[in-house]
Amino acid sequence: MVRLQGVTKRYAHVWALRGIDLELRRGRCLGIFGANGAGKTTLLNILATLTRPSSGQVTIAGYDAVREAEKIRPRLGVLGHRTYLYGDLTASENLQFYGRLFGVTNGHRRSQELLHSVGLDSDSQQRVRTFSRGMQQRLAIARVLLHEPELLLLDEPYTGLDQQAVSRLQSLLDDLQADEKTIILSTHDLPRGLAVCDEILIQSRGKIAYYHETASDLDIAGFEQLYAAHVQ
Ligand SMILES: Nc1ncnc2c1ncn2[C@@H]1O[C@H](COP(=O)(O)OP(=O)(O)OP(=O)(O)O)[C@@H](O)[C@H]1O
Repeated sequence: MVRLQGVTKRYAHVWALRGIDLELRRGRCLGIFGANGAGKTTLLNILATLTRPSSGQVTIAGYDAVREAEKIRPRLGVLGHRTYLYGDLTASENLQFYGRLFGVTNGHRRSQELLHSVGLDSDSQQRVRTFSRGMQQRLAIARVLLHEPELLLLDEPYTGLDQQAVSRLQSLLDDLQADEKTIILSTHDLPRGLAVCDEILIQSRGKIAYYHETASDLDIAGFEQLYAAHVQ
């Protein structure tokens, strides 16, 4: 589903990515871990076709991420640091608006389902500007799932979520995997990331410092040791 070969990214004098090679099969969930500035967001932005690599090749669902970005974009669900929600619209109106934008048929029903999945049923008619950060994050998660994307790119999805919302996200991610969706998420939360991901990658200074294909082999203590050993 995703293949990166020799991917670099340079911002002026900063090398954010310094030669990333990676393959991820359809239906797998990859967790990207690493210190602040390791290049996680840059990598996710390149996969989201929002940033061009300086060199190397990125292929998603068989399409080149630079030359064929328009073929890739409808297949992606991208959760970034910003929520891209409209404060003057209600939660339900936000989802219906994005549903129309993404060409979702049955946008109303789909919005209701997702509001339920993220636990916002009773807040669906409230304007988003009255929402807490965690409620906005729940709604942003619902927004990226509206059009049933094949590849989910989630940058720090646990931001602001309370324990109940984390459990809901966990079960949404399980359902998506059962449905053969591919997921790549970055997080600083080692236990939550390890619990949900099939594969893990520790990024350090723009490189892959450690990669493990079967996260289920690891317990949290072992993973924390590996993380400490590979993060600079
Ligand atoms: N638009 C930009 N212009 C210049 N430098 C940038 C830009 N975006 C990122 N960088 C630099 O690239 C490097 C990687 O940043 P990136 O945001 O990808 O890291 P990250 O691992 O996501 O960090 P965090 O955990 O803090 O979110 C950092 O040194 C950062 O300063």
